[in-house]
Amino acid sequence: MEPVTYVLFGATGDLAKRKIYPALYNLFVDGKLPEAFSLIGLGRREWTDEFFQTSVEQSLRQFSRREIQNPEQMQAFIQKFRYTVLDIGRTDDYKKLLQIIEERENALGLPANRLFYLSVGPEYFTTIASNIEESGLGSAAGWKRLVIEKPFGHDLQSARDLNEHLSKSFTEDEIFRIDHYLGKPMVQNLEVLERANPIIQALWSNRYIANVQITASETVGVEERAGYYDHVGAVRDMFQNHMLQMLMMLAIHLPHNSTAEDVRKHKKQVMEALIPLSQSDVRTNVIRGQYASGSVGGNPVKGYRSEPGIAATSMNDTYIAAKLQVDDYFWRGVPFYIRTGKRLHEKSTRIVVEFKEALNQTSHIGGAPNLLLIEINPNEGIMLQLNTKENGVLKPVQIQLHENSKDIPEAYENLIYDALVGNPTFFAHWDEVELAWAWVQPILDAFQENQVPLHAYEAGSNGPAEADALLAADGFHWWFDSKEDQETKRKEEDYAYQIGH
Ligand SMILES: NC(=O)C1=CN([C@@H]2O[C@H](COP(=O)(O)OP(=O)(O)OC[C@H]3O[C@@H](n4cnc5c(N)ncnc54)[C@H](OP(=O)(O)O)[C@@H]3O)[C@@H](O)[C@H]2O)C=CC1
Ligand SMILES: O=C1O[C@H](COP(=O)(O)O)[C@@H](O)[C@H](O)[C@H]1O
Repeated sequence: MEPVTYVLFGATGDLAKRKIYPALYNLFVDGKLPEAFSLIGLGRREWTDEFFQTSVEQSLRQFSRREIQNPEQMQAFIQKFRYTVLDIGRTDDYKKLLQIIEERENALGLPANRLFYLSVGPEYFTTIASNIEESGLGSAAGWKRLVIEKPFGHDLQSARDLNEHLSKSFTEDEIFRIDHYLGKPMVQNLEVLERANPIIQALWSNRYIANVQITASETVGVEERAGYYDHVGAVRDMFQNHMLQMLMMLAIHLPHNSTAEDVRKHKKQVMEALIPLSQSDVRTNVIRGQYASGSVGGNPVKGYRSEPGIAATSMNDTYIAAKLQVDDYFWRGVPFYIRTGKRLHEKSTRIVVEFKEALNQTSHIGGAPNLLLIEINPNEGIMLQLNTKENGVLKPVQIQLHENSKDIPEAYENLIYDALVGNPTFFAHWDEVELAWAWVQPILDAFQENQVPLHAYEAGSNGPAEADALLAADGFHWWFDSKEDQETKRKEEDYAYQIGH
């Protein structure tokens, strides 16, 4: 791997501490950092190198998936870290930074390969990019890359403006837009699942699939992020990016030996095939919710409007469910139901593919539908539901096909590694981001104009009942809403589907 200087804006912040340092440490332990590696941390706080290194060490002890057992290894790692004060708006600070980077590059014999990682609020993205360009930080003999955190814009227009601005300093090939769901191993597995398994490949179309359900439910509420979350809601925080990325990853059909280019091209095609929603479609196909008080994991919790920093009149969405249609050769007529929300019954990110009943049946044989369940987070696994016969009765059995071990790289490890080696496959290309904003824009407008009812749902529930009605209108229901439901469903199916019934 090529030597690199990792220039981290926001080195004193929460994301750096919880995700970036642990990811870098695990890459180091796994031998996946370049031998010649230097990190320059930036922030306004007046920290010394030693204080910075100690704070990095503390964050590893608190957040690394691996226990820190080898003090020498830890020392070797944090010796690569340096800190310098930089105020994002002060151009002089970038000149000072350039000098520090060049000194480090010379001292370590590093070529001028620089990765600029923006772990700061989105309001700073354009200023940083321009200052990198103007200070000469980006015009070195080596390569430069810009890794940028979400959110990428607030709506279609602001995302376009942001992209246009960034494009003045970085080419598309140099911009790595992080969507951490694309770093999750099971999301990375989605296209392989179809491409590497002829059985699934043969069934992966509207001929055999009745519907697809994508869920990302969370038990946490707004936490300490009122200032951010109350302006974005579930639609911008999760739906426009993570949920649509999972849809793309599931729906792409890739050629053999596909490249990063192919993945992005085919994801873009999925987005282009998404049927746009008119304002009246939004009213019928989108459910907006906000959590009321309730209980999560046996503990009473406040409603959203009583959370610190949230106005008692807030109309912000903490839940969204939608029905989408991909109008292409493979998926025409297959509804995709997508939902995400906070303060729900359980933490679970999963995809359920529900298969149709056998074709050419003259009579209904019964049995539960075949299901493929892909669990993404926090459990990782693949399960197939089939029917078998027990005592003359059809009974659904659930076969666990795959369960990942717990010692797997986290999303940020995968993504940071890919950024270091320059592999863009699991980063969001501008075309996808723009198409995703374009698709959600009518929803943003309808929410803004209050054209869609805001349904209160009890904290700890599965969301508003109207989201169940969205599927019921098509003759479906959400699968695996809770362990109890799953058990109940199984029992009901045992009784209901007698052979010849
Ligand atoms: N935290 C998380 O779990 C996640 C965060 N993100 C995104 O990552 C980014 C960072 O989030 P997070 O770490 O939580 O934010 P924090 O508020 O914890 O940290 C912000 C960082 O920005 C620096 N900063 C702020 N203003 C300036 C300035 N004028 N000049 C120089 N540095 C400045 C701060 O340094 P100092 O105070 O020293 O000036 C600090 O290091 C955001 O875009 C967020 O949306 C995305 C996914 C998850
Ligand atoms: O990006 C975000 O993701 C988290 C959920 O991520 P996960 O990996 O725990 O599923 C969400 O809580 C947060 O609001 C959002 O900004």
